[in-house]
Amino acid sequence: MASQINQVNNYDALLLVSFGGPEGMDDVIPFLENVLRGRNVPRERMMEVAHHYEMFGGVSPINQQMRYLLDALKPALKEAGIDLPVYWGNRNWTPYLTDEIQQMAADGVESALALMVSAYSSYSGCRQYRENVYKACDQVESGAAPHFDKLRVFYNHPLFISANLDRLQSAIAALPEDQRENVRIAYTAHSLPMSMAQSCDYVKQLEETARLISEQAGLRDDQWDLVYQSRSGRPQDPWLEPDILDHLETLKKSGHEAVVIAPIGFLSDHMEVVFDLDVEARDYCQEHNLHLSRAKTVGIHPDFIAMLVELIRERLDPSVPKRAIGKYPPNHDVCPANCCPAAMRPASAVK
Ligand SMILES: CC1=C(CCC(=O)O)c2cc3nc(cc4[nH]c(cc5[nH]c(cc1n2)c(C)c5CCC(=O)O)c(CCC(=O)O)c4C)C(CCC(=O)O)=C3C
Ligand SMILES: [Fe+2]
Repeated sequence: MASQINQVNNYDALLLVSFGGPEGMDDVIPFLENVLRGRNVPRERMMEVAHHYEMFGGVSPINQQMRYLLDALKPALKEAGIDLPVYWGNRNWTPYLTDEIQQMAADGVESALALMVSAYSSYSGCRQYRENVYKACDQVESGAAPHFDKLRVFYNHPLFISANLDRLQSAIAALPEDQRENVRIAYTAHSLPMSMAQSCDYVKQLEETARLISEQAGLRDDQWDLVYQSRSGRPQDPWLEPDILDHLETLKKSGHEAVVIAPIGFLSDHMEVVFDLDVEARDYCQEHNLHLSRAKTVGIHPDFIAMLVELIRERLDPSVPKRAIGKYPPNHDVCPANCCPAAMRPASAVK
């Protein structure tokens, strides 16, 4: 029996908004061209990343991860008595947002919740997705696009922390027993250009997530670090540091023997996780005799699915408490005008 829920605000559907990834060799270059259109990223970097995808037959894990997420979320919503059809659209690859929102309009959806599949506030994870949705709405043929309300970012939701904590504890348990006590934890997230990082709460939120997980895991303060991975852009532009590979070198040089890499900046396995961590970082650790255990991404951890249901429920029924733990309150439901701006560059930046 599904429990009854008090649906005060009326929504007709839920849309999951994701990045998209190639699913075969022929997809790789057109996908990368979609990602990089209008961006300041050299062609050499693009070809290097194309090679990462080619090492995996041109298949990114991300679309399959989204299918698993849909398969887990739909029955969980049903179980919670929430009767919303779920749609899924991507920024950069099929199923494209434009097609999915067209379909929603054709199905008569008037008002929908949108889950941008990202835990943190950044241009890539927040504003750019909102722009993608608005552009797709402008292209709806009938002109009758649905209205969308974005779900809040959830970096400090207790169930996001507990899902990550569980992943971390499993990774620590996978180390040889004598390596667990003094293991160092390297939490990783996608790097950003400094100009972008400075105008949003990305770093502050990541630090808080890492702190909360560490606190619940009973780690000492000197046992964990937040570091970055997957730097893109032009070599001369400053990006968030340190990079995970430099950090591993620092750990090695200071005599550490074991490290857990916990990619808390990624909600599921992406190419950045399977290449930059499971190939590059793993190679480094093997060559330098460092024990490495890579924590799983949250993926479809039951606490994560329960959190998503809760985030939806709190928007349907304003009497449901909006949960958050730690130093900061639950994040805003409605993004203010200055939320997560694109990187600002001087008009004459031709250097
Ligand atoms: C913060 C952030 C997130 C996390 C957001 C969040 O979830 O909170 C994210 C997610 C993702 N990024 C992805 C892929 C790529 N990102 C690129 C390039 C870039 N990412 C950036 C930032 C981010 N990206 C930036 C500032 C650039 C430079 C160009 C630009 O300013 O936009 C490039 C170009 C090649 C290169 O890496 O240079 C690719 C291929 C995939 C799919 C992976 C797969 O296929 O599995 C996913 C989920
Ligand atoms: Fe935002």
